[in-house]
Amino acid sequence: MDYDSLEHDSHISIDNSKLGRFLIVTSVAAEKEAIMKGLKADNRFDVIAAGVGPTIAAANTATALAEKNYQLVINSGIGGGFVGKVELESIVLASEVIAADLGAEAAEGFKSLEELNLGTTRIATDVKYTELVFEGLKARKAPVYTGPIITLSTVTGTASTAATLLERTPGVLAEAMEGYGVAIAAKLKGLPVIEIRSISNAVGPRDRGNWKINEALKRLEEVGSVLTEVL
Ligand SMILES: O=C(O)c1cccc(C(=O)CC[C@H]2O[C@@H](n3cnc4c(=O)[nH]cnc43)[C@H](O)[C@@H]2O)c1
Repeated sequence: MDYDSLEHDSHISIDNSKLGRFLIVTSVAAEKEAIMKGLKADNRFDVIAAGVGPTIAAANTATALAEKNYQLVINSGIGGGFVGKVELESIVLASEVIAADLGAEAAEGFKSLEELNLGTTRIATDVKYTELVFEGLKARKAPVYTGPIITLSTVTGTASTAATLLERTPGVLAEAMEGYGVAIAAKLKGLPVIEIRSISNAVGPRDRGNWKINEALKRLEEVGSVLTEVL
């Protein structure tokens, strides 16, 4: 794998001709349906439910990218928000996608792939597309933030893991389970990528009963509407 090529942001310019195709990758059917509702049958978009976790997300994104030509890959779904950084039912756009658990444990602490000289855990998202979506959501008065989103294979379930992740990835706003996998597939194809998360729960002690899933899915519908407007 050419790790160096993953470290650079895309130089592909935005085509506003409305002729391009867009691939939206969610993890589960409920997320896919919410976004499709907002897209209102705009046939420039393909939406897939690629499964939960970075591996299946990467594999299914790569398969979809091999079948058709796309100008942008969008990873979207619900996600956890870091307490004090973003609120439930807000939307977080990734400035950067970070595989926060990809590395090695050592006596002195976690070592990322970069520290091990084995590759990169960080993929820059496309700045222009992220700004377009940010402005579209702002115009609708939706609560929206831009900052790093981490990808994990395990949903955080304790305050101490949340604190560790905040220390490991300063500035992180949200966590989810697919962003890095989707971004790897996009970058290997030379395509720009963005990640959009609707915050359903706080990162920390597991409290599934208080997840705002329906509300976050409603926000995803709004994301779909904005995507069809701004792209
Ligand atoms: O139970 C339901 O009705 C339901 C509806 C829609 C989605 C779900 C999920 O459980 C989606 C799993 C998906 O969510 C992301 N996620 C959400 N919160 C977190 C989190 O705190 N940490 C990491 N990931 C989170 C994740 O990307 C999963 O793929 C259920």
